Amino acid sequence: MTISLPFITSAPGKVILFGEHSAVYNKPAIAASVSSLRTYLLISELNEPNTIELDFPDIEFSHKWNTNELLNLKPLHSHSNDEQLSELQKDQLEPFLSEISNKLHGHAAFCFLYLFVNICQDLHHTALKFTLRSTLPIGAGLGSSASISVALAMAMLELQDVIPRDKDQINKWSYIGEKCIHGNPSGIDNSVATHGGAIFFKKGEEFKQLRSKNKIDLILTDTRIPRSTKALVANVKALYDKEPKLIESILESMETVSLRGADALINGDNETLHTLVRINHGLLTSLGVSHPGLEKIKILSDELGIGETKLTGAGGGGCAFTILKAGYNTEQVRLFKQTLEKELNYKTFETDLGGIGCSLLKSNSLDKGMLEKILSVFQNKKTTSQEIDEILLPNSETKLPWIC
Ligand SMILES: Nc1ncnc2c1ncn2[C@@H]1O[C@H](COP(=O)(O)OP(=O)(O)OP(=O)(O)O)[C@@H](O)[C@H]1O
Ligand SMILES: C[C@@](O)(CCO)CC(=O)[O-]
Ligand SMILES: [Mg+2]
Repeated sequence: MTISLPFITSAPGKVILFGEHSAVYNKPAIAASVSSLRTYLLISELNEPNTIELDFPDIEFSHKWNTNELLNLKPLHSHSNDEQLSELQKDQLEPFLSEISNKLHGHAAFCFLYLFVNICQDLHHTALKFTLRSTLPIGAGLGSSASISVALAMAMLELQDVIPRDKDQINKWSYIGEKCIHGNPSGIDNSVATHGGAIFFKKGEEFKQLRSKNKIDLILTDTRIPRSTKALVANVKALYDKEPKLIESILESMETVSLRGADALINGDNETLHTLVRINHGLLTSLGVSHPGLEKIKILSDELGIGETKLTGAGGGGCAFTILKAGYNTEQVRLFKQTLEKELNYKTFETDLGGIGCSLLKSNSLDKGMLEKILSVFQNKKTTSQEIDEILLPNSETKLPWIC
């Protein structure tokens, strides 16, 4: 039975604990979802026949396409060749993207169109609006691209009546969406955004869920320095091509870090965890993916002696996390956050790791008043992250019936 409109999908961001960049080279890596920072996607009926509208206010982007023109395109993506996007498909989509000159907009629209043309071939609704709001910082290393890919893939599979709901399918398609945004992703971000929890990931293999013995106390800091994952991944590739032997040995060290990291998490070996965070950051710095703005966080945490800091995600700006050592001094931690926020204009987050992955909210499971409240979150472009959280965050007081 076709899902009734409107409905909402959601997917979390993530923190990579160990192994960003090396993950692209088939080395193992560890990531955990940050389920309190999420993307929410509303799919609603549009009052304009034969039109598909994208409304992405977080990046100030909206666009409309003619549904028939899109549905007339052939789905050309072949999963048997899933290492590559289809060049023919890209060519077909080119005219639909030609008016969009902003890169941020272009990547998001390409991801949307590529998934739409390949997933939504038998649409019951031909006038649809996709409104997206995220509480994640965009392009900051916390997997904003993967969370939008997962939310889009989940929504499109619902529109197609793919029953039973299958997370592996969502993951597979969101990986394609990530390729549209990143160029050459490992697949770690979409896997953890789809499945949630913490995962031990190796490209080309089944990932494993990982259970940490202890709760990890960490502070996430966003430098607000913009960067693009696609560009950073390409820089590392250029370095690899220039110095393959040297870079391979760094990647092998990163492999050892991730393997030791998995053991340390499972066994609750905090001391080793701290050492590995320091080593992994140093290795990433040697690949050229740190930034003076990230080093400032590391220097401050070292000076205050509160724990170890490592960039997370693609680096080059964006976020770092600091894992706090046992018995840390709360006054020093307060000073750490205050200095970062007041003197450097960074944003700090205290967040739990793990928690649910992608999820679905059906309108027929909501009363009228609640549905109206939710719709107003999407309609009002000025809604703050806090207001979004108050209503939509799974486990918030509204206790919405999210289906995982
Ligand atoms: N809320 C959003 N609305 C629209 N597009 C978004 C949103 N969040 C992310 N995007 C898309 O994802 C791109 C950013 O992805 P990118 O991979 O560079 O950063 P990230 O995923 O946040 O970090 P990392 O990949 O290191 O975890 C943006 O250029 C935009 O196209
Ligand atoms: C830099 C990278 O390793 C992590 C980005 O979050 C890229 C990827 O694995 O897709
Ligand atoms: Mg990304």
